[in-house]
Amino acid sequence: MPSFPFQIAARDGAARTGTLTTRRGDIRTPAFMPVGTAATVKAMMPESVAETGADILLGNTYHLMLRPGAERIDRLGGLHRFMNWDRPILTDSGGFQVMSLASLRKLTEDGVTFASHIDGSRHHLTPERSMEIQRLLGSDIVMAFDECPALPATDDQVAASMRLSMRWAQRSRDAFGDRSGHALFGIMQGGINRELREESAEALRSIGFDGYAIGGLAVGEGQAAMFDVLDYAPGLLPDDQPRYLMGVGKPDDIVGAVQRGVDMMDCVLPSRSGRTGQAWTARGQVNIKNARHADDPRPLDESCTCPACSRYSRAYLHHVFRAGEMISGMLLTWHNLHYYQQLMAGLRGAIAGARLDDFVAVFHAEREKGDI
Ligand SMILES: Nc1cc(CSc2ncc[nH]2)c2nc(N)[nH]c(=O)c2c1
Ligand SMILES: [Zn+2]
Repeated sequence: MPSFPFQIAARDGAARTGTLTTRRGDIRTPAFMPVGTAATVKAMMPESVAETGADILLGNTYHLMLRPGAERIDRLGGLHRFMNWDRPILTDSGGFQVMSLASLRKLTEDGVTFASHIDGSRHHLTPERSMEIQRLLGSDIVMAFDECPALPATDDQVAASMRLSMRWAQRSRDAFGDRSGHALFGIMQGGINRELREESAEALRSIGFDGYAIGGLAVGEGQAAMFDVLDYAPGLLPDDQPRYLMGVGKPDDIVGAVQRGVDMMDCVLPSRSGRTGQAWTARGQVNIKNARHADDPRPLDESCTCPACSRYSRAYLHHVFRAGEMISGMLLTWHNLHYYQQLMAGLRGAIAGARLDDFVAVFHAEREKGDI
């Protein structure tokens, strides 16, 4: 019995819809996972995140090991109690954030040493330490410790990096042990090289995981190159287990990834862009700070039922952003996360109803209408 039963209820082409059952609740797939980097989805109360329809959120090994510390969170009862979120949490394994945030980094076969971006303190992260930190946090879905090569990279560099990640995947599996009720996901690497992606998928399958992530994408390759990889990469992974595409993405990235067989995604975009005044709607993006909204009494999105759209005008949202009021980021983050979850619910329903192609056609047509 897998530690996390994944039941696929319906398929439409390569797309699937189903349920990933965890001891802290069910995850409806395809799923979008909001990012709660430092034990909070920024500008949101956890109850509000749940109200948007999120079944699971993400935490970050890198940030939490630096502040407040994994042992401290463990002493305080674990990450769920600490941040008042009792549904599933997936934590990233830390290597990706080290390479993108830390300084004075040194990468060896054993792991990575780095200086904290917060206070410059020195740290050493290995597959074994990453598994221990994610255990201390109480994460429901643990990510293997991997290395995501920065672009541009030659095929040789991508191959060497992927093979290191596969050795780290084995060490992650060995260190994770057999923790029932908790899942360990492997992470496929290999850049945009099909042979390397096939080698990585084969290595992960032979180690054996509870789910499989597609890493090494959404790192600047562009949507066309990402979709070219997604045209074959999900199919290299076990058909009956969850597929998680890391760090994706804009609404049209998500739709294209779901069409190609991805079950889970995460991205800081809806929350981060919400704090800067960027609203995502069915008609496309609205920058609420634009002067044209100053006297507009209409809601941001007439069809949206979120608090920002049902209780406030564009003029108000424009004002509080221009005035730098805290409520501005709260309202637009809430709207964006609500919109993302509505999109996921629409995709799940369309797949269940064997009408995904129609859903996607309407999705793109709406964005062409403009005048938002
Ligand atoms: N694009 C991208 C994004 C992330 C961060 S996903 C995330 N962590 C915390 C929030 N969200 C990745 N993480 C890992 N471990 N490996 C990757 O290849 C990778 C690629
Ligand atoms: Zn709204």
